[in-house]
Amino acid sequence: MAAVAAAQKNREMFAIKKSYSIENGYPARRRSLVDDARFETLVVKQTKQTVLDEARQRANDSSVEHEIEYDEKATQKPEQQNDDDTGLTEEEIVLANAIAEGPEAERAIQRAALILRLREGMNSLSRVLKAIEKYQGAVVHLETRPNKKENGQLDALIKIDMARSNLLQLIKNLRQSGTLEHITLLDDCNHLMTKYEPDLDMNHPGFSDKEYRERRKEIAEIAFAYKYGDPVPYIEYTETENKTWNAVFTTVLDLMPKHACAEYRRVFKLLVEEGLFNATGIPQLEDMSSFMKKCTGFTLRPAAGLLTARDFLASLAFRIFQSTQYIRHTKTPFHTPEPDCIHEILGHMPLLADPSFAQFSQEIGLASLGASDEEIEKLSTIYWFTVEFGLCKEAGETKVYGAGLLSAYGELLHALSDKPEHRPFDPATTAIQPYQDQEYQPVYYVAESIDDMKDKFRRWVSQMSRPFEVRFNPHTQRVEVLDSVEKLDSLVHQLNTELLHLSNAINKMKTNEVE
Ligand SMILES: C[C@H](O)[C@H](O)[C@H]1CNc2nc(N)[nH]c(=O)c2N1
Ligand SMILES: N[C@@H](Cc1ccc(O)cc1)C(=O)O
Ligand SMILES: [Fe+2]
Repeated sequence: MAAVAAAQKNREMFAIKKSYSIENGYPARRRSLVDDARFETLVVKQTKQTVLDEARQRANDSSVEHEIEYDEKATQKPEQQNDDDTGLTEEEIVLANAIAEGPEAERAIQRAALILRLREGMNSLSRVLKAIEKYQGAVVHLETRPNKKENGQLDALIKIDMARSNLLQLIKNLRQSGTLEHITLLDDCNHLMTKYEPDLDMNHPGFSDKEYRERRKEIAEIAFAYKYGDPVPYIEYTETENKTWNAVFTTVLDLMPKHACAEYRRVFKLLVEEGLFNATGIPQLEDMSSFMKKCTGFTLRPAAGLLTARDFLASLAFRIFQSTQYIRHTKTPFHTPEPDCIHEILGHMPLLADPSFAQFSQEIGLASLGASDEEIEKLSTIYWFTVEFGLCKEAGETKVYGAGLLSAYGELLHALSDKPEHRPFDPATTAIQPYQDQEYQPVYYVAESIDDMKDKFRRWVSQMSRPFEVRFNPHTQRVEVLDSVEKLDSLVHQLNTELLHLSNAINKMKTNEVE
C-alpha cells in the first residue's frame, strides 16, 4: 500500500496543479488537441523541472551529508569522483520524496532497472553485485554486453528489488563512481495526466456549467483512484446523461447500416443482441470490457481525460484501451472537442472487439514502445487518420471506421461528402499530415481495407529507428524485447505449436470432407 501511496504522491508531485483554463490564467485559445498535447507536454516538462530544481536546492541547503559507507576506493578513481553530490537525479528526488512519506515507505521494496557502464568489465560487475548484496538488494535480472565504443568495457542492465533508503544510497554511490548511466524506478506510474481537470476553455460547451464541471471532477476521481486489475466502478448516469446518449445512439443506429464498415456493423449487431447496446442507457465500462475481452482480449481502464500520446499508445501494446467515462455536454450531443464515453463506447469499442482491427490497434501500440518523440508524433498522426477518422473502401463504396466519425454523425456526413479531400492511406505521407481538432477535417484518408491498412502500416513500422523488435506474449500478457537467442527460441517453439494445431486442423477438415 505504501508503494502505491508513494507512487500516487510522486504522480501528484509532478501532476499539473491547475487546469489550463481561463480562470487559472491560461490564455483562451481555440481548442486543438494537437496544440494542447504539445503545450501540455511543455508545461509538464517545466513543472517537473521546477519540482526537481526546488528539491535540489533543498538538498544543497541541507548541510547533513548522507554518510557514504560504500567502499568508494575500490570502485573509482579521483577523476571520476563527482564532488557535486547534490546533482540529484530525478529518480533520487522521487525516491527521497517517497522515503519522506515515513518509515514504512522508507523500508518499502522498490524495483529499479539500472543501466551501468562497467569500465573494468567483470571486475566492476563483481564490485557492483557486492554493493547490491551489502545493501540487502535482490538481483531480479542481469544482462551484460560489450560496450560498443570501448573495448574491454561492459554495459549492464541490472533489475533489482531493494529497500528505498538503501537504493537511494546505492544510486548516489554508483553515480559518483561514474558507473550509473541510467535508472528507471519501475513501479512508479508515469501515467501523467496532461490535464488535472478538463480543459474547458471558453468555447467548450460545458465551460459555463458549474454542475457539469463538478460532475466531470467526480467522474475523473474514479480514474485517478483506479488500480490495474480492479473492476471499473459502475456509474449511476443521470437522466440528462442518458438522454444525451440516446440522441447520439439513435442517429448512429440510423446511419451505420449504410455508412459504417462491415467490421463495425457486425460487432454493433452483437452488442445489441447481448443487450449491451440500447437507446436508453449508457453501457458500463466494466461490461464493455468483459465483452471485448471475450472477443479480442482488449480490456478497458478508466481515463480521467486526455492522456499524452505516449501513455495512450503504450497501453494499446498491452491490449488495454484507456477510456473516458464522463459524457459530453447535453448542449452539443453531435460533436464534442474532446473524447468522451460516447466516443469511446460507440466509436472505438465495437472495432476493438474485431480481431483484425484489434491487431492493428495493438501494433500501433507496440510500435510506440521505445519510439522517439518524433516517431510518437508520427504514430499518433497515423492513429488520428485511421483509428480516429479513418475511411475505407468496401465493394467500391467509401465507408467509415474512424471512431471520431462514428461518434459524431455531423462530421461523419461531412467526411463522406465531397467537401473534404480524400487521399489513399499511405503511412509515410499520412504520418506527416498536419491536423487540428478545431473543426471538421479538410482531409481524410481512405484505406483499401482494414487488412491492407495493417499490412502497409507493418511495412512502414519495420523501417522505424528502434534498434530492437518487440512482441506481445499473450500467455504472460507482457511485451518481450526479442534481443536474445533464448527469446527467439521460445518464439519459434510457440510458432511450431501453433503450426502443429493448424496442420492438424487442416488434416481433420480434409478427412471430414472425404468421409
Ligand atoms: C494517440 C493520439 O495522440 C490520440 O489522439 C490519443 C491521445 N490521448 C487520448 N486520451 C484519451 N483518454 N482518449 C483518446 O482517445 C486519446 N487519443
Ligand atoms: N469529435 C468526437 C470526439 C473526439 C474528440 C477528439 C478526439 O481526439 C477524438 C474524438 C465526437 O464528437 O464524438
Ligand atoms: Fe478516440
